[in-house]
Amino acid sequence: MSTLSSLEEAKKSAAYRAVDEHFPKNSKVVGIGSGSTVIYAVERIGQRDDVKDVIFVPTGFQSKQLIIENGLRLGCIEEYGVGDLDITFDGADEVDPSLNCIKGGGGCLFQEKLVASCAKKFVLVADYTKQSTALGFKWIQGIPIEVSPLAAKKVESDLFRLGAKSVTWRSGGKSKAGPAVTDNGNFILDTYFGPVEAKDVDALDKAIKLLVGVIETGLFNIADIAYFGGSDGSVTVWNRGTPQ
Ligand SMILES: O=C(CO)[C@H](O)[C@H](O)COP(=O)(O)O
Repeated sequence: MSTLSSLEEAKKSAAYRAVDEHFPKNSKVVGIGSGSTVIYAVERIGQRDDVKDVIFVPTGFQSKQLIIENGLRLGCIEEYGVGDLDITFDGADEVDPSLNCIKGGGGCLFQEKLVASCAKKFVLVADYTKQSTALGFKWIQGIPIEVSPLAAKKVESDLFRLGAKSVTWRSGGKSKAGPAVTDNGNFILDTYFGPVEAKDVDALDKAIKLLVGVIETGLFNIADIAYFGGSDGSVTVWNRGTPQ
């Protein structure tokens, strides 16, 4: 009998199915995202017999460890440009029916967007709690925005001017006094604008990116397909361009 909770089973079924349906034959370079759902994607990839020569590019410390622990070949994003990765698998914090999503709950948004941007295909894996009608409807802790520590105060005031309802400096929690520090040495401002309609996601992303001091936002509109595991073991698939 499985000892996984129904939420973990949901993550696992989504990740396994996404890998089974999309891991490219004869792939050379594959991007690996971050978070708890991607763990199952890497587990499934590690079970394949055609990955010995494939290079896996991580999106931060956690995914680097995942790649190594699963006996896969580790690469680095510095070697690759747009279109050089065959595919990237990654998780998401909230996904709307147009396949816009919020990422960065685990603080890896910059490298996640970088690696996804270099891939020919970007596949999301998530549990059913991430399916949403509009970004910010369920993920109310705010869009993660990675900022240079030097500019955090300045960007915070910019974000309020852009219409943010709240800006929270992500904390290091009990294990680190002061702000959380990303794998790139930056801070994260979790910024809540209220629900964002799909048609407004791009404009908001661009407006935030223009602020001096912003490294990257957790708004992504580059996914090709999303797999959501259900609590009953079912998997729902959302495709780009197909009404959900
Ligand atoms: O963006 C991320 C990390 O920066 C993760 O992919 C996102 O938070 C989803 O994580 P999980 O699979 O644990 O729900």
